[in-house]
Amino acid sequence: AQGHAMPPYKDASAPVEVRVRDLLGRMTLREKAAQMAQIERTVASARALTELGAGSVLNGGGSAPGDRSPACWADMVDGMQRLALSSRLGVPILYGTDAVHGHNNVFGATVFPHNVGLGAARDPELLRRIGEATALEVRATGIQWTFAPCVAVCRDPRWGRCYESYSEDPEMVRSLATIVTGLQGEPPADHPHGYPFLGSVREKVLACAKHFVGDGGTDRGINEGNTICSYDELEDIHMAPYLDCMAQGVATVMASHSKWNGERLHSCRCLLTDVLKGKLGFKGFVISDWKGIDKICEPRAPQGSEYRYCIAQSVNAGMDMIMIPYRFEEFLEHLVSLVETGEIPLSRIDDAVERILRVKFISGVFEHPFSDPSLLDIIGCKEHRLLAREAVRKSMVLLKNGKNQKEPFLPLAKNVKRILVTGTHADDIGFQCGGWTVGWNGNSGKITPGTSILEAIKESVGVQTEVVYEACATEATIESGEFSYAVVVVGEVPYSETVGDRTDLSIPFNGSDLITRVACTIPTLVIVVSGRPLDIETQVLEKIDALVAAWLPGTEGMGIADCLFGHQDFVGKLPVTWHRSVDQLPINSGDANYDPLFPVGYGLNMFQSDDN
Ligand SMILES: O=[N+]([O-])c1ccc(O[C@@H]2O[C@@H](CO)[C@H](O)[C@H](S[C@@H]3O[C@H](CO)[C@@H](O)[C@H](O)[C@H]3O)[C@@H]2O)cc1
Repeated sequence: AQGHAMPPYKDASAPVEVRVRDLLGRMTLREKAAQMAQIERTVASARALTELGAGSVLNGGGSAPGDRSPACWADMVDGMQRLALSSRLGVPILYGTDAVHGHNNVFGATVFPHNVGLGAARDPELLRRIGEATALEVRATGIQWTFAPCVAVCRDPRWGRCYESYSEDPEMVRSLATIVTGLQGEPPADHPHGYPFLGSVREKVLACAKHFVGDGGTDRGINEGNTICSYDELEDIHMAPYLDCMAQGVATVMASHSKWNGERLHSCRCLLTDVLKGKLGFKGFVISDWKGIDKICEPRAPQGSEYRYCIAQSVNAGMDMIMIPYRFEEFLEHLVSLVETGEIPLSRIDDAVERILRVKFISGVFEHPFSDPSLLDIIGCKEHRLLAREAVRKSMVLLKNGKNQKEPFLPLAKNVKRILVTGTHADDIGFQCGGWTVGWNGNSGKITPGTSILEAIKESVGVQTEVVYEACATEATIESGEFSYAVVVVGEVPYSETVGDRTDLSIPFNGSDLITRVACTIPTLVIVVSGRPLDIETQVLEKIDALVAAWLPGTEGMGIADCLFGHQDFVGKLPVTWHRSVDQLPINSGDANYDPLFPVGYGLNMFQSDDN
């Protein structure tokens, strides 16, 4: 009987650290090195998962199986897990995905407002509930891990990832780290600081605080650029939110592509090891960003060259898992060789694999490696859509309400004869979801089930009210008269990352011209759908009757109508400075001579026409 005793690492009743040490002791160097590899789903083969034992699989933004249905996702992840469990030691994979505003890669999932809108809502409890709902929808597809929350503190709206940041104010970002508890569950009061936590293998997922550190502070907002500041500024502005994520037991941290005073985070031993693991005491694991180590040799050598050097620099700096995602076997050969030659100490490999195994054991994936089909119906369910609608409503910021103090323009009248709705963003689910939705860069049109702003307005007005809609109102329509008011919905087309870096923040598609043409004739509310503040010229602001910042609200457009028609009041406040001109950028609250169009914290309610 002794000969068949269960090995401690397979004994769910054994302490996690006992299971970690036992399994680590059984692994070959090659198996250890493979555990440190995360590969993209399109190359997750039997050879990679069973023969070589890659530790993790991800889908890049927009990379999806079959018809992107929930069942298709669950089948894919379960299939990969079966391959991993057939490896020599049967170590299950962790599958990671960017569920950054709901399970946004999955068709039919609830798509919540992007982080900038949640920053406007300023509601930590709401964030926790969004985390809970997101965790359930991610789990329903068999996935155990999301690369969220992004806790970037965006200091310049020219950054293409501005909308992934809750706020320019680190204290606001810190307060919204409660999403970690929603995603992972609430750790007990005596949970050891810095140690990873997962509350329920059925309903919770591992979180990933990203991108460590200073991703939102780069010079001129250039994505993956250089954050130039003192260590104290780095700590006070950009590192602070990681303390709150760690206090909630965040299981993983993703390194930033960016540099700090010229040093790449992906090979910065000081910040990855001495600070994050040493001073802050992080006990989960650090994962690189996508091909992040391939950039370590730049600008001296082209991205992707000197791969062996890049691996050595990053792993020795403290990187535990590498989001490769395609060069797995090359990575494996180099890493094994680097240890055999002593360029990477075996102790560093053991530390990385110990951290990875620790997260796997606390995640419950050894005991529950497969999806739970009973959860599938929870994806896009009514309860989650109502939660998203609440989030949309709370994220709306009312910036102008009436041309004078005595006559608020909102709430809009419901039972009027005729209204005009126009603008590129009035009837486009894809536009209102923004980037990281179905596609990596997002798309336009009916990309997933949801309610457009136009549909929400039609749903809200009286049956007698005629709603005239034109994406770009013609002069003939505008002059046709008898409109009680117009709603002009303009904004940005979806984008992500560097694709979204802009130095020109004017309203696209000549949005200002459309606004002016309509507002000259008809009392006009303007709604801006964007990932960041856009230029609102003084003469345009003077011409219009009301202005609402809707950010990137996601699928539940009814949340906007809830405010417009007075069902609930506006509560949103600006999480980022609304500049007068791009010439002012960067401009942040606390700057000397701070003179924005609207300051951080600005936001009217329905019964105010000025913020005094
Ligand atoms: O065609 N091009 O020019 C192009 C350029 C860059 C690309 O780069 C890649 O595109 C995306 C889609 O494949 C990938 O998801 C990542 S994004 C990255 O990776 C993580 C996992 O998704 C996220 O959690 C991080 O937050 C994020 O920074 C990468 O940037 C792809 C294509």
